[in-house]
Amino acid sequence: MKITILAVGRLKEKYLVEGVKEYLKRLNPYARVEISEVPDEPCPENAPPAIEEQVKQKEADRLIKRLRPGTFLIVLDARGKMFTSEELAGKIEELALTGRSDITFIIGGSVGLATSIVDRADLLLSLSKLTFPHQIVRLVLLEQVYRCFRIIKNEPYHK
Ligand SMILES: C[S@@+](CC[C@H](N)C(=O)[O-])C[C@H]1O[C@@H](n2cnc3c(N)ncnc32)[C@H](O)[C@@H]1O
Repeated sequence: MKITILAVGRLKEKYLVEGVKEYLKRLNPYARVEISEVPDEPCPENAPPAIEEQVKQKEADRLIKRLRPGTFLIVLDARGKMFTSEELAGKIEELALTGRSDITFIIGGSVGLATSIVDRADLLLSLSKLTFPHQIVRLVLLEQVYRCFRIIKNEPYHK
C-alpha cells in the first residue's frame, strides 16, 4: 500500500520532526509512506476573509498539482466524519481489498483548506471536533495510521 501525507507547510518543531521520523520508521514494514510538503502562502495576522481565501486557493493549487490520478483522497478537516481507530482500520483494509491501495491524506495550513480541496475528497476525516495546529495533526495522523495497520494485522498495541 502507498500512503502519501500531503501537507501545507514545513514541519519546524524539533520534537514533532522526531516524532514523525519515529512513526515513519514504525510504518516501514506495513506500507510505503511518504510525506510531501507544499509551501505555505504568507498570510498576515487578522487578514480579512477575502485574503485568507486567496491564500487557501494558492495553497490548493499547489496541492492539486501533487495529486496522483486515481489516488483515494482523504482530506483532514475538523468538520469531517469521525471514526474510531477500528473503523478507520476497516476503511483502510477495505480500500486495500478493493484495489484502492494508493491513499493520499491532505492536511491544510494555518488558515485551513479551500473548498476546491474539500470538494475533491473521497472522505473528509475529522480527528476530533477540536482544532489542532497542522503540525500536530501530522504526528497524530501518522500514529493513527500506524495503529490501523497494527489492528489490521491483529498485532498487539496499546488499547
Ligand atoms: C490550524 S488547522 C486550520 C484551521 C482553520 N481555521 C479551518 O477551519 O480549517 C490546519 C489544518 O489541520 C487539520 N486539522 C486541524 N484540526 C483537525 C481535526 N480536528 N481533524 C482533522 N483535521 C484537523 C486540517 O487539515 C486543517 O486544515
